[in-house]
Amino acid sequence: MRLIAIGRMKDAHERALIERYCKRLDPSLTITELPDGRGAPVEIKRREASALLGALPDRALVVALDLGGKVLTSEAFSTRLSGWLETGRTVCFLIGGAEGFDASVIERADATLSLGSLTWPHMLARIMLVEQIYRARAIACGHPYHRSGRP
Ligand SMILES: C[S@@+](CC[C@H](N)C(=O)[O-])C[C@H]1O[C@@H](n2cnc3c(N)ncnc32)[C@H](O)[C@@H]1O
Repeated sequence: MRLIAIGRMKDAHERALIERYCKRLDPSLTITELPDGRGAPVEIKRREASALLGALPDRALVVALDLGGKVLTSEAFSTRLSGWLETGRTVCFLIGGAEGFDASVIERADATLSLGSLTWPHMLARIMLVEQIYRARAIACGHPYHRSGRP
């Protein structure tokens, strides 16, 4: 799996959180960071889209993290992720920059995913996505990390 994201995660505490989940993930997750685009908002989105789409490997199965994306429960996300992995294509999660995605990214995406209707800073969205990928794999493996019971 790959996570391709705009922006460099400089904060050591944020990086430690990502590492906490990544080191236990199977299959592994490779993170690629791309520079923030420059210029007016439209130009930033266009440049970032070009970099994001240009970083995709052949036959990538693209999942774009977007506010307008699909809202799933962790269990449903786990089922989806298992299905995506079974295709044999490289599952690539994309996270945008401060301006969000150019429409071309959403058009290329095989799926979109929302972390809810609140807007999160892209570094927090990255941490939450990695935790949800870890949780999804724990659910798929029957690992007790995820407790499905609700009060
Ligand atoms: C600060 S947000 C961009 C906000 C931008 N105004 C927009 O409407 O997309 C930066 C990135 O974090 C991710 N993100 C932030 N909140 C999200 C959410 N609730 N669901 C999914 N992705 C989110 C998206 O990839 C987004 O492109």
